[in-house]
Amino acid sequence: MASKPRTLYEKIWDAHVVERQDDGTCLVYIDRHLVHEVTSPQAFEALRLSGRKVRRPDLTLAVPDHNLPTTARKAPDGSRLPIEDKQSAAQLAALERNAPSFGIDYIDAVAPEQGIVHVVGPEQGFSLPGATIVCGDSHTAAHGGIGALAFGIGTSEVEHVLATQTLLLRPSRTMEVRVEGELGPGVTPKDLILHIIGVIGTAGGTGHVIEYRGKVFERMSVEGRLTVCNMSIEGGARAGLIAPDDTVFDYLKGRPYAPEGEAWDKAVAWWRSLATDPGASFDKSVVIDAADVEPTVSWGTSPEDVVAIGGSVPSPESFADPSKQEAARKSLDYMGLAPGTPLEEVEVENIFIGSCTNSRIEDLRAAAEILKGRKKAANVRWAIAVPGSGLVKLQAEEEGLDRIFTEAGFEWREPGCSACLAMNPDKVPPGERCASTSNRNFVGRQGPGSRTHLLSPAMAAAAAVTGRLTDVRKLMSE
Ligand SMILES: CC(C)[C@H](C(=O)O)[C@@H](O)C(=O)O
Ligand code: SF4
Repeated sequence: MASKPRTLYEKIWDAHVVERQDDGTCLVYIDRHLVHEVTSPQAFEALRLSGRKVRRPDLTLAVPDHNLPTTARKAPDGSRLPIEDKQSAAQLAALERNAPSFGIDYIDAVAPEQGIVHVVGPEQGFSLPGATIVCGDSHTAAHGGIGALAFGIGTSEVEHVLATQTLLLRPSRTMEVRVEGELGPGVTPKDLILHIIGVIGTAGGTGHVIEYRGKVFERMSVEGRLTVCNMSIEGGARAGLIAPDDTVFDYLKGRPYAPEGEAWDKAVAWWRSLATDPGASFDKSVVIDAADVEPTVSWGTSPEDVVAIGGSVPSPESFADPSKQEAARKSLDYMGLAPGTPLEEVEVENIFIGSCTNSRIEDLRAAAEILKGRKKAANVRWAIAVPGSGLVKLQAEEEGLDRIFTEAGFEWREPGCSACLAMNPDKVPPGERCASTSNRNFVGRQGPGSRTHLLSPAMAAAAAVTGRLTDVRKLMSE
């Protein structure tokens, strides 16, 4: 008898259920566990107190990212520079101590492989298609870009995974976001995911795992897929994923943690079988026309507050829902924006190109393409480019991108979360705006009183050049 057609998510889920309980809760096997300094100290401490070991240190990888300053980490004599913030220093020291004492691979703050955990996982071939991947971090969804079921967990779950390599979970509902047609010139994966969140809202994916489907994703690079899946959490979803294909296999082959030889061939055969079966059904389906997607920017304090760059700041009254009207009023007040202002008239003083959403080599290339031979505008006070990992940084330097950034007036930094969130010295001052390639525009996200406009790397570069939010297509060469 033919088995019931299943979705990509259902196939990965079924392959990892160890035990199903009567109430529907499942004990699920976890293939890969990424660990960073912010959400792991208490988990390791709890293991220590209960005298437990890490069940599978070989499936666990630790890397510092959130609290590290992105300025030089070594003095000219080669010695390590101290971390000034006490709490950051304590968390970083704890990870540096915990990883080796529990037998876990640790990428040191000054290693060339160091970077943002969600950039490092795929780059090292640690994150694999068809795998269940967790990290004490909400943007773990990013790894769905290579066809993994990846999601963020809390610190008590980090402890549970460290101790048992499993998690107790309830299955999610399935949601398809199907994009039809092709993206226009100057329209990037970041614009697409901002547009999608604008359509579905920040609660649109609640309780669901999203599968992104359509030719646009089949043609998209791994970097672009990671960007899209990264922001699934901002659409409320538990995770987001894209069927793994040759683009992904070519990207992963030969990476340090990827399987080799026969194990690789076996893995690829299984990965190929994971694509959603014809006739499989989703609990929810959203169809997007790629032709409707323009370079997109956020105007408010929620990732669903987005508009095409040619548009204007909306008026609160334009929303049907009274609670949304109230939220928009508060957002506009915080953002210092008046309804009806064309987005292209909004001046920005800060530019941040980085974060786990947009700090990979393609992102830096896209920004450099616009910056080449140009300089940042006089009103742009601070512009930083922060590669997602040391390897991305090296690659960019080999391509001469660092020079393009610095000649345009950008600072070229060491890898880390940086100005994505105010947990390290990179902060946007109160009342100032930042054109930012990160994923969250929450109140105070980039520093107390900071005002964030989310956009793509090319759009951030365009804003740097003109000093205001700008349609990048006006700066693109033929
Ligand atoms: C610090 C960490 C727990 C947090 C997250 O869970 O996502 C951070 O990475 C973020 O982006 O807000
Ligand atoms: S870059 Fe930003 S979103 Fe990504 S893990 Fe770091 S703080 Fe979170």
